[in-house]
Amino acid sequence: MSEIENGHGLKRRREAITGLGDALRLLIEQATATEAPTEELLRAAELIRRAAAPLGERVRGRFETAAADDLLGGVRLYNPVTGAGSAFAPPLEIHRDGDGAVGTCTLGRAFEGPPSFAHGGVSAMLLDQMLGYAAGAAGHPGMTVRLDTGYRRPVPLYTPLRLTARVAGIDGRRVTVTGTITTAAEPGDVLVEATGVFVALRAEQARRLFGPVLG
Ligand SMILES: CCCCC/C=C\C/C=C\C/C=C\C/C=C\CCCC(=O)SCCNC(=O)CCNC(=O)[C@H](O)C(C)(C)COP(=O)(O)OP(=O)(O)OC[C@H]1O[C@@H](n2cnc3c(N)ncnc32)[C@H](O)[C@@H]1OP(=O)(O)O
Repeated sequence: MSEIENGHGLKRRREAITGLGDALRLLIEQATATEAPTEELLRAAELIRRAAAPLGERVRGRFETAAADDLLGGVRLYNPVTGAGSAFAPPLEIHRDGDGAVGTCTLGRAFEGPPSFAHGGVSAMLLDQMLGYAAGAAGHPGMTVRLDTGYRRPVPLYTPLRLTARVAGIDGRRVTVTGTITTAAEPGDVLVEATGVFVALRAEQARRLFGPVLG
């Protein structure tokens, strides 16, 4: 895409993608929490359809990476967990922390399962991302082949959360990673814990699965 060939264009596009993501997340939060009059819902649906139309005029195919992404550099703006451009992502922010990783996010209404608490599948999604990141950061990137989650306490909405992950063991191509979700305010009180197994791909597997994307 010619408009982002120089570094300035790329920076501007990433900022624009983040701005659109922020707007979409606001929309999802308001649309999920709203008790506005029915007429307002009908009007909003029409407006949103109109806003979406020009975005659909130029789209990428299934095996095409977003122009603003850097797949091998780890920039995935539309990742459904961490992507600043994803309407669906909280987004979860992850950083390295010693030999592990720490993440932060706050979940809004759209992630509700039991009333006022997060859906269990959302907790598993956050932890999968955390554990996968920690495996990669430790130099052992792989795909999840197993994820066990233990739900000790419900995860509250609208509450800053703290997530952790750390490699627990390496056995050939298999890496075992453990992680937790707590609130930021009470990091000693584990709400959800997880153990995941990640498998490093053999070259032939990577080619088979990602060949069409990597070209
Ligand atoms: C360019 C992209 C490259 C992709 C690399 C990935 C990560 C990128 C790096 C950094 C990441 C940074 C952040 C990542 C954040 C989040 C990560 C989210 C990850 C996901 O969200 S990813 C989606 C869900 N994930 C899948 O979609 C996997 C589906 N799966 C398969 O595609 C196959 O499963 C495959 C090809 C993985 C393995 O192929 P296969 O199954 O034929 O296994 P294979 O023969 O290769 O053996 C391997 C050894 O793993 C053992 N093993 C197998 N299954 C097991 C299980 N369930 N439990 C315990 N051990 C198991 C075997 O027993 C054997 O162990 P052993 O060698 O000791 O016998």
